[in-house]
Amino acid sequence: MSRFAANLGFLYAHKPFEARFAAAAEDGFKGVEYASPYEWPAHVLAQHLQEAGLQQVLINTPAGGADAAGVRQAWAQGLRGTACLVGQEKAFRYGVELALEYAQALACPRIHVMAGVATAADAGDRRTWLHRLAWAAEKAASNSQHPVTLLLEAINHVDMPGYWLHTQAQAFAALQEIGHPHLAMQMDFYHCQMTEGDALAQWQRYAPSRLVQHIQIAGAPGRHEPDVGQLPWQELLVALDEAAYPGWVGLEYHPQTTTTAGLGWLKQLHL
Ligand SMILES: O=C(O)[C@@H](O)C(=O)CO
Ligand SMILES: [Mg+2]
Repeated sequence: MSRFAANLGFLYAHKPFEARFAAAAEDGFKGVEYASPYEWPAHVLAQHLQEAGLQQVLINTPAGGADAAGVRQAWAQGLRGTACLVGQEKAFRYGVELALEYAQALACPRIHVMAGVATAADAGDRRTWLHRLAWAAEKAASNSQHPVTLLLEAINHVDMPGYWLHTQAQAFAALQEIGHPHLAMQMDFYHCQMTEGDALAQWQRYAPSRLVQHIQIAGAPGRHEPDVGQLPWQELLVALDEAAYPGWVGLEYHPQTTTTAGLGWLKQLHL
């Protein structure tokens, strides 16, 4: 299980959040990820990690909000990040600084910087997005205690209509243009399969760049276990080995029954 991380926002969803750490450890996971740590004080989460013997491998920037109350309400208000939204400068900077504080407290080396959903009032702007990512990468670079890499994830428009960043090509072009060592790509094979239709080909296209520094997986369509649906999950895992991918694979799916019962696809790998 050494390369697989349990996404505690998706897995063990029938348990209270605090109980999901121990549940993941019992199933053999060594790493966990979840998008939003901001509902809990960082030291409480650090304690859960330590007690369960787990590493935090990924968090997201807040969905929005320019203060603590705004951050807590943002997801329910339909916000999905601020990086490309011209009118959200203050929220973007607040969110990056807050995420970096949490990353330090949780010794978490990766932060997914959410781009945002275009609206009639704020359609999003590429130059703004690139400029802000460069600013955030400099902030991450100056955070010296635990090095942090900021990640760009393309998200499909069936699950998140209007999401600014929805193709691997968009993410890759931005990374090449900015060219900052603290910026990299998060490839979610589920979104990739839904948008581009061939996650394996996309992986093979971008793997040589070594810019893919986090992966997530779910079956497509449906977003259940990887072995439910058309995702070529076995070929993908072999391809990760062939490319000597050194990072984590986050299990970001809705189990069909219980999380533990749905881990058969992973157990059959003898990991
Ligand atoms: O794929 C997803 O939905 C997540 O990885 C995410 O960060 C946005 O919620
Ligand atoms: Mg994802």
